[in-house]
Amino acid sequence: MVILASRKNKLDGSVERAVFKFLHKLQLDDTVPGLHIEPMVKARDRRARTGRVNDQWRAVLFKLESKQDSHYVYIGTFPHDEAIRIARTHELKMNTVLGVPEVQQYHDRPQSKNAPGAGVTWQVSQTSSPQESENQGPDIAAHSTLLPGKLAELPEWTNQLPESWVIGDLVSRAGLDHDLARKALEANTESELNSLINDAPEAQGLVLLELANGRDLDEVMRELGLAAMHIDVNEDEQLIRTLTSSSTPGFVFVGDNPQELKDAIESMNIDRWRVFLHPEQRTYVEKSTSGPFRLSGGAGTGKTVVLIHRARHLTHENSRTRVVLTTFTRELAAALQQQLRKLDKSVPQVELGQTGVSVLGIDQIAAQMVSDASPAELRVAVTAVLGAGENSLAGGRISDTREQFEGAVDLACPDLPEELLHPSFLNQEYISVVLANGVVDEAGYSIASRRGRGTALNQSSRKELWKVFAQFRKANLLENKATYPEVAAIAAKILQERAARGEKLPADRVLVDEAQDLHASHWALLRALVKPGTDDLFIAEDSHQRIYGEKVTLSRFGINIVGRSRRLRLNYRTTAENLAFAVGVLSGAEYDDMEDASEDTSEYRSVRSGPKPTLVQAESIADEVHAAAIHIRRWIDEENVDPKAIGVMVRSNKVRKVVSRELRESDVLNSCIDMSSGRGAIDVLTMHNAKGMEFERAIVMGVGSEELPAAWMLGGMPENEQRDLRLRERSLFYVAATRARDELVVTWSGEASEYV
Ligand SMILES: Nc1ncnc2c1ncn2[C@@H]1O[C@H](COP(=O)(O)OP(=O)(O)OP(=O)(O)O)[C@@H](O)[C@H]1O
Repeated sequence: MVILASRKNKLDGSVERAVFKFLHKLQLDDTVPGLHIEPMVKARDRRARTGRVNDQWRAVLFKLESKQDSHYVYIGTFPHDEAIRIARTHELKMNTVLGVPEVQQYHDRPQSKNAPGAGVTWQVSQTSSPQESENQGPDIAAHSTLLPGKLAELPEWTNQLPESWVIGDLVSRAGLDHDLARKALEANTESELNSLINDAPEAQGLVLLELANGRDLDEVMRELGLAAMHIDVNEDEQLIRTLTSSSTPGFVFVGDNPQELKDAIESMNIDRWRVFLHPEQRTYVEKSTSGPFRLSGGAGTGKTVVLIHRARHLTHENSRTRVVLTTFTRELAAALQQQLRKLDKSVPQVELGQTGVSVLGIDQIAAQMVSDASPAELRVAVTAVLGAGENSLAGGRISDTREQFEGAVDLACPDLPEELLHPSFLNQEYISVVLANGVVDEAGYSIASRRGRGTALNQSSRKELWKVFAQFRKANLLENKATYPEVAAIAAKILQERAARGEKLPADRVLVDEAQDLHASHWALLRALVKPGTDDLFIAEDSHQRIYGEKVTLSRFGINIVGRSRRLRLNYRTTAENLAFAVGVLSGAEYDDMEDASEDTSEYRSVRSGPKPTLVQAESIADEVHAAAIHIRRWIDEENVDPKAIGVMVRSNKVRKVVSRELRESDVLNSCIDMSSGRGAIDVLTMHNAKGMEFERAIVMGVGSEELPAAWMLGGMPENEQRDLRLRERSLFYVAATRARDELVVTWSGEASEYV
């Protein structure tokens, strides 16, 4: 039986393949002579072994014996001499304070280098970086006209350990090694601390991270599922028991299963999320809930990872379960399908209503319900939602309602101020009030709940507005067209009618990603998709990332969370420096979650460190593109970054086209990558389309005061709607800034956006 310990050193492909062959043979029979499982003389741990992977490489293992079997804990593969040294100097032991096994090293290690501290690098011109000026050739001098600007204020990190801890306590109560405890107390910057956490055994690192951020030890231990443990008479048996349970931080039990072994080896290098879940993530993967459950968490905290694992877990738990995994768009759904396949190819990905997991965009679900409905069902539902059953929906969907509402206003001639006739206001009112309340006539609209809508309306305004909505519906009926929210509301109605007749619903468990962006009709559909009860709805959301529509309150749709709501705080994507910047973008604004409680970011943290975000103030978009090109060139030439791992984000499609073209034509880039094809080798996309994605290096461009918030959208809107739009625009910048894994560059021309 084989157990793999988490390791960070990367091996090249051929060595990885040899490691797999070696460990697979070991899984089958540890007595095969070719394995050369050798005990160590003068080893710190009598159980240490090395094994022959090939001529140059040796695996380091610990052999644990139980009455029935031998177990091997594999800790890595190293060149021959280094492997011997590691095997002699390491020990596998139980950390009795935390109740987890650990691999410990017993000799002086070179201290890891600390990455730079949190903050922002202020770049006043491209020539300010010596690396850049050496590498860019003559073109740079012609563009050295960028202007200086203000430095963004970032929240200061303070190490909260020294306030309430001394070394002895950290060792005896928090389970830290003496040396780690000492260094942690001395850490002055977040990146110093992160570097210690990265080198520490997994559980110690997780505890240290929380304590240094001021959390309570008992609470942390509870959350991480850690508890003190006494050493049994037979320590090997005890280690085997713990290591073969699924949830030991830093270890993965692959037993004698070759596929699990292969997956685990692969995921050590990339996609560690496939095997190494944070204990809290694992809790939410496996947790059974008595009703709808809401998992919130900042960008990059692994909400999607939890959903993917949970989908698999639910099908393993009961192979006859019909799981629906859904999200805001079909593109995001396609990414979820891919991730689920990557996690486990054996999980059946199926059509809606079948046993297995159906991964679909929420509007795809709506479309399918409508197209599968009988003509009679459809007519009843259309009548209930639109007030008349004649609309066959065969004329297609209206994705942008702007023109339709403008046309309806022209024909209805309502006696209302301009701002109440703004297409965005009308669209939101139609979705959140008319459709959400099933309004089909003026009388219904006059008494419909407008809870959550900012702008107040008196009765006469409602009367006038209804004229517009009635005209809107009439015009759509002529063409047999419907909007996506209308179709979702119709789909919900079809399912509600089926449930009332006692018919089977298409799902047993529903998992929802990017839930903050769903609108009222989506929620009605989700509620109707599954019978209320155990594990019915599992909702992942981040209110700070709401970039579409209006905030909804779930209880309005019969989705009562009450006490079933938790938050992930540890960011796996973004470095501490980028996270500090992104969280700074949100500061000064108030956000509410889906239960109307206020959202905050104070507990978000990251264990990764990297360079400070670079802010570039330019004179024109051409200068911004030039600055971007210089960074891209440096990443590709000096840091070997794959162009596909670089993302450039802008606010509007218009600017996207300009930036794409200028990057394609950039002298700085043309000799280092092929920018000639299509949109070019570097992905340039709108901030909206960047949702759910991530890039090793990201450049957010055009963050000027006119672009964010988008001045062209604010004009003529009622004040309350403007407030909400500003919040969404801020969130949009937050979404864009949190796409960067390692390095973030932000550029603008003229005056910076207030969010910078
Ligand atoms: N336990 C883990 N170990 C290693 N990496 C992880 C873990 N959990 C998540 N990640 C990585 O962190 C990144 C963010 O994860 P994920 O997309 O699930 O976060 P999210 O909360 O859904 O983010 P967003 O809200 O921005 O969409 C991904 O690269 C993912 O692989």
